[in-house]
This record gives sequence, C-alpha cells and structure tokens, in this order.
Amino acid sequence: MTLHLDDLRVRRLGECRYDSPFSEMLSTKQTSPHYVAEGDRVLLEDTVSMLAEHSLPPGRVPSFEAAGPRRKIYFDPARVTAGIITCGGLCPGLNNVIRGLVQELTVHYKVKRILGFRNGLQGLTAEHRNDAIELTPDRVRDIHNAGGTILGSSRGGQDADEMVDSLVLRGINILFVIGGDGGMRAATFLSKAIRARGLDIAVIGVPKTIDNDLPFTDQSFGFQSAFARATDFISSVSIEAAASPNGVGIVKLMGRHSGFIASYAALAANAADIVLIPEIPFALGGADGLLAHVEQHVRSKGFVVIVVAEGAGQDLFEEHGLPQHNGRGTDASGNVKLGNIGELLKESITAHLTAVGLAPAMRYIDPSYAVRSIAANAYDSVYCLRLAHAAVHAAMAGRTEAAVARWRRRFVHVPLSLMTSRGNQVDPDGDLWMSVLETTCQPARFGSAPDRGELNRAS
Ligand SMILES: Nc1ncnc2c1ncn2[C@@H]1O[C@H](COP(=O)(O)OP(=O)(O)OP(=O)(O)O)[C@@H](O)[C@H]1O
Ligand SMILES: O=P(O)(O)OC[C@H]1O[C@](O)(CO)[C@@H](O)[C@@H]1O
Ligand SMILES: [Mg+2]
Repeated sequence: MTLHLDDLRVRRLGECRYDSPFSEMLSTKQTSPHYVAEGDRVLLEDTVSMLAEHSLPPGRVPSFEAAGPRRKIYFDPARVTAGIITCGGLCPGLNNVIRGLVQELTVHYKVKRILGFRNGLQGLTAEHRNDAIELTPDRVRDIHNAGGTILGSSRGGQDADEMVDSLVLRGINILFVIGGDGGMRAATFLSKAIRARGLDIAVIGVPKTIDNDLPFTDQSFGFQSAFARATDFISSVSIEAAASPNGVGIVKLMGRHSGFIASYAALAANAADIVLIPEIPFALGGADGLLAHVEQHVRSKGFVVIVVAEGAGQDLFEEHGLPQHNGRGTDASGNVKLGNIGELLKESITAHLTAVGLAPAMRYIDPSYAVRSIAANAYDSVYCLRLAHAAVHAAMAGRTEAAVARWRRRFVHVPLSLMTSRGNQVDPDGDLWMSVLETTCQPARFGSAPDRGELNRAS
C-alpha cells in the first residue's frame, strides 16, 4: 500500500486559540531530536532506499504529525469534560493509561471533570450512561499496580446515535477510547456520528492489544508485559517435558491473527523446538509434516517443546472433520471464534506418538488469561504513561479521529482511518521470523502446506 502525505493528515476541530499551560515551558525549546515544534513531522519510512523511491521534495515525503504539547490549544481547559472508555479484551497497562490521562488532564491542564464510562461501549448506552464514575487523581492514585481495568470492558456493538446522545447529555468534549482494532473501529464509527451532527467533540484512540496486531505502531502497550509472562510458562513446560520420558510440552498463547506473542516469548525463553503462528500454514502429516518432526525430536532428544499461537493452523479443523470449528460463529464484537489448536495438537501428537511406540508424557498448558490479566511491567508502565500524555496533548490541541502511537520510537498522531486500514502480522520473510527459525532450527515449512501466495490467490 503506497501512502501519500494526505493519507497521514490528522483532522483538526479548528484553530488553536488558547495558550497552553505548557507554553512557558515550551518557549525555551528548540526543535531537537526529542522535541518537535508544530509543523515538524516524523517520517513514515526510515531507510534511504524507501525514501528515494518517492523522489519527492522533503515537504511531500509521507510523514506523521509529531505528538506532544503545543504552545496553543483548541479547548479552553476550564470548560472541558473528558470521558474515558476501555473496550475489548484485557491488556496489561489499561489502568496505567487511565491514570496517566487523569493526571495529565487535571494536574497540567486543570480539567475539572473526567468521567469513566463503565464496561466499554455499553457505558455509553442510555441504560448505563449515568453509571459513569468521576475520575480524580485520588481515585486513580494506585490503580496502576493492578491488572485489568477499573472501568471494566466489554465486547459487542451499540447504536452510534445513542452513544453520541450520551456524550452530549454528559457534556463530554473529549473522548478517549482505549481499545484494540475493534475499539479503533468503534472510535471511527463514533467520530463519524459526531461529525454528522456537527458536534465539537474530539475522539482520540489509545491503541491497546497484547496481540500487537495493530499497524503503524512499533509495538502496542501491554505486549511486552504479556510476552514476558508467557515466557515463564514456556520455561515451566520445557522443564516438565525434559524431566519425563517422551515429554511433549505445548504452550498455547493468544494471538488471533498474529504470532507476535508466540514468537517473542519463544525467543525470550529460548527453549522451544517448534513455534507455530497464524501467518505460516503447516501440515500435520507426511514425511515433512509437524508430527514427523515431533517424533524426530522425541527420538533424538527425548522431548519436544511447542509454542503455538491460538490462530495457527485453523485450516486443519476442516481437514480433521471438526465441523464445530468450521461454522465458527462470532463473538459479540464480530470476531471469528477460533478452533482450539492446542487441543488439536495435543490429541494428534498423542495419537501419533502412541502409534509409533513412544507414548508421550503430555504437558499442555493454555495460560491465555493469565498472560493478559497481569499488571504492566516497568517498560509498559513508562510507555502507557507517555501514550496517555500524548493523547491528552492531541485532544487539547483539537486533534480528532486520530490515535496516538509510537512509530520508529517517536510519538505520533495516526489518523483512525489508517489505524483500521489493515492488521499487523509477523512477516514470514522478515527478520523476526528469521530469528525464530535460527533459534528453534525448525524448517521454514512443515509439510506441503500451501505457500502464502497460493493462499492469497485462493481467498
Ligand atoms: N466496525 C465497528 N463499528 C463499531 N463498533 C465496533 C466495530 N468493531 C468493533 N466494534 C466495537 O468495539 C468494541 C471493541 O472491539 P473488540 O471486542 O473486537 O475488541 P478490540 O478493541 O479489538 O480489543 P482486543 O482485540 O484487544 O480484544 C466492541 O464493543 C465492539 O462491538
Ligand atoms: O476470551 P475473549 O475475552 O474473547 O478474548 C480472547 C481474545 O482476546 C485477545 O487476547 C485480544 O485481546 C485475542 O488474542 C483473543 O483471541
Ligand atoms: Mg481485536
């Protein structure tokens, strides 16, 4: 996808006429690698060859608006009521972002009223709009020490007009939506309804997901904490598998469409023999299939450790005549319900090894919720706080229909249209997957699984 400068422009509600409370602090600042004045931008691409391909003057090169405080702001802080919602699955750091938003809004901008809507989009329905809680620095002081979200979260769609009515009735000028790909779509959907009514309400997304499946962000918050926790489970399973005759350790990790958690956790634990991710199809049977490789490991080393992402091998369910996984169905948000690949591996590996006289000691764990419900680690805590700061600065400067993200280590504003334009997946030809292959020594493919080109042409 070729992006042009116009695709990267962020919508503004209007001219910034108020002095920012930061203007004094900023008056001495020069543009530097760490501070970008209004108008300066962060490059979309960062290699000389990619830049040269555009053959464009510097002012037209695709670039993001830099995040951060402006000298002039759009909203009069004394008249602002801000709202916050968290939606989708849990993710380490949700409470840190809520806390960061509340502190930045109140301490620096002196915003007096912040409402936390309960349980995701449900909190914006007529039935629940009055359940919103007042968020104050006192209320959020210690929340970053706990996982989850003090606001609650949910899946499932709601009527746009009803949600906009709630924003109007509760006097909201700025809404922060902390969510994954669905949450960013919901923010877009709400923004459109707000725009259709000509309302002066800014909507800023703070992208979250342990799956790291959102584009235009180096890594989403919570991802580091989640894969660090997942690493512990891989280490445990590998110790168990190694200590048992014909030990087979399987750890199933989240990752609906993207194998980032599986790949990073496997690299960190450095104990997996096989990593299976949604991006790379694999075959179970045949001379080069997964089962043959598992058998080979058990014969040569005495045990095998497999890390599998939940979205891997979904095509195998049809092959194995498991119709309940093919009709699939969806959850309340429209996400396809996946077949349980961990169980499928457990059963097929047990059957295969038993048939060849190597009855296994199976050690299978699915630590999915244990991985995502924890508090943020130190790295994510810093990241969440800085994203929250960037989100508040963006909203106060009248940016809307945008998300804040870290791109090439700089905080930027990303139009929601781009945030929802595609997913982010492990590149089978990229350096991350190469590192996994180098570490596990597994083959590039198990069996005669179709290559990606064939799959893309078929779909
Ligand atoms: N296209 C859409 N339009 C309006 N609302 C949407 C859309 N897609 C998703 N939503 C709503 O956004 C909310 C969050 O979506 P979802 O449950 O898919 O989680 P998510 O934000 O993708 O997070 P995660 O994937 O990390 O669990 C849900 O309430 C869902 O109904
Ligand atoms: O059980 P739930 O809450 O629907 O969440 C499961 C999904 O949430 C995610 O962790 C994303 O938040 C996916 O990896 C996973 O498929
Ligand atoms: Mg999602």
